[in-house]
Amino acid sequence: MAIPSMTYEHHSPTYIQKATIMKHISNGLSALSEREGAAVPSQFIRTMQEQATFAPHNDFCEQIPVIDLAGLSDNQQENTMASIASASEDWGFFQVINHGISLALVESAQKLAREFFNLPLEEKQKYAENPNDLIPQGYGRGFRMPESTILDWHDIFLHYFLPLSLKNISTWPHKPAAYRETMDKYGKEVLKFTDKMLEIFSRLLGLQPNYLKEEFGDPMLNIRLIFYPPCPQPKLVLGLGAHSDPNIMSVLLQDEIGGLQVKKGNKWVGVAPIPNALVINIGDQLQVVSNGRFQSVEHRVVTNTSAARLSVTTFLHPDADVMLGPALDLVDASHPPLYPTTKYSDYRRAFHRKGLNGKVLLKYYSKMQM
Ligand SMILES: O=C(O)CCC(=O)C(=O)O
Ligand SMILES: [Fe+2]
Repeated sequence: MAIPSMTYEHHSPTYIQKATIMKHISNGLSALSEREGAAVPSQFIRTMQEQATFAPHNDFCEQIPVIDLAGLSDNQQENTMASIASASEDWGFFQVINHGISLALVESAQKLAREFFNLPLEEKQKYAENPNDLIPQGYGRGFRMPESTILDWHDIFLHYFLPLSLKNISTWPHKPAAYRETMDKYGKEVLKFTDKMLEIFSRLLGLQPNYLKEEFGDPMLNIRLIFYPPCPQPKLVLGLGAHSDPNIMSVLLQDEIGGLQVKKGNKWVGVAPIPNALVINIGDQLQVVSNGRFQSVEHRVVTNTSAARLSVTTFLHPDADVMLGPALDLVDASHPPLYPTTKYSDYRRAFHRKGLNGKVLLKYYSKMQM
């Protein structure tokens, strides 16, 4: 497959032209990654400053908590709750095992997602996203980025489970054949799981068990499959730029390759792959409602030369119209509100306008008047 020439660099592409260029590049990624010694197009190359922070994809940090949720239903309940609290406060990222979602279902969701990306390009393009959408659905680059953004080394498929008005199964892959039914089932199981987690988070914050679920309103739930082809120059490129997730919480499946890294203090540390574990990521809205007690942390993905990586992430968002701020019970004279009350759709729009560019939350709120 031909890689498009890079002469457009000297023009100033509009959003739409840029999106088209990005798509061309994206389409060529796999071919490019297979060419021995191929150079990465300049649009993907990170600053030297950022490159200096890169760590290999298979360097993992053993301290990132792994929590056995079986403890919630036996005599380990108190310890398990305490582990979830400290993981959410100190890390914002943790893995859970014995999470209650059938391992066969978790495995088939990942297998079918991978099979989709292995289809011929012509097949995948039947689902091409509309690059003019702020949050494009379907196959493509997944984010509409500001013009100056350095490109990420990935392909994306995004679709919605909830609200039902956004769930359009006819736009989901119909190949592989079991994709729609299996993913639908998986989405429903993740929703049950996040309900359980919201109750746990409410209790840990000393709130009524149903507080967070009610506060966040009717859930919006979507899924993003990200395929990272091997990259000829992993020391120059990121698979996914650093960001924190704008939503309530994300539930991530990663394969055995490695590459997901989390910022802990000033260091980037790798999340070790554990087969069929769920990686839980606290989003910005849990940080806001918990008035800063739970942390939404920056994360990114590094690439490697030899193996394609796949992640399947389900995002639990609040109702778009809901107004969110620190829970009143968590605010007093010695704990003033750290964030103003904001409509979720406004916040999410700001996130997508900004692109994957560090921790939007702090930058966004620091510009607002309390
Ligand atoms: O691919 C990964 O492991 C990370 C995905 C992620 O952070 C996201 O989709 O927001
Ligand atoms: Fe993320």
